Amino acid sequence: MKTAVIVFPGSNCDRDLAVAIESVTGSKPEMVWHGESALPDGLGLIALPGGFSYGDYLRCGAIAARSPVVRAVVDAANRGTPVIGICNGFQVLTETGLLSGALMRNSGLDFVCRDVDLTVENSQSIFTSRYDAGETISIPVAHHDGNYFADAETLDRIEGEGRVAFRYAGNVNGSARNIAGIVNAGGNVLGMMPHPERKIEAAHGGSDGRRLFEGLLEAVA
Ligand SMILES: NC(=O)CC[C@H](N)C(=O)O
Repeated sequence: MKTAVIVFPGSNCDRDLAVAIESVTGSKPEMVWHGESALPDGLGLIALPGGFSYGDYLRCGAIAARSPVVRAVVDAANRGTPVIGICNGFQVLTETGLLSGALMRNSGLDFVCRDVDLTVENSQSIFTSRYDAGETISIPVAHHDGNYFADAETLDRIEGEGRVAFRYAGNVNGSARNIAGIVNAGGNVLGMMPHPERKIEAAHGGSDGRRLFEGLLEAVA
């Protein structure tokens, strides 16, 4: 599967994400710089990594969402290409409008960096097919703006349509309804604050993140 990882000034999880994708797909992703106006042809997956794009100036992800390459990412997503945004990548996806809601400052005003338990809410998506619905998995978080917000009507719609992928098993950052990750209405775009690429082998202390990439590979292939 041909894949791409988008790299912004300030991204710091791009290499980890590339290693995770390569270890599952067997081929290296193309690393695509934010200034590019076009993406490589035939991508089976576009991945937006974590980090501090543009120094988190203005709002996390706000400037990255307006970079040339992200216009091409939005077009590809609207044509159905699978897109995953992790942490800062999730923030970018909400800033583009591809995903509903916003990521605000953590309710405790601190940077939260630790393993958290997540409940898999929906195992029907292309991103979660290797998990069981209701299963608890452990994945690290590392963010200061992970407090998911949307108005009640939007939250009801997302939940009603089964678009909550992962929920924190407890209050991590003040997120509405403990939402940790959501998919878009088309089912091809996932945003999540926890970092599955940091839990793909025993040396990481667990491999609960690996199944996300394995399921995605299977679904896309
Ligand atoms: N690990 C990350 O991607 C962090 C995202 C963002 N800079 C925040 O702290 O909220």
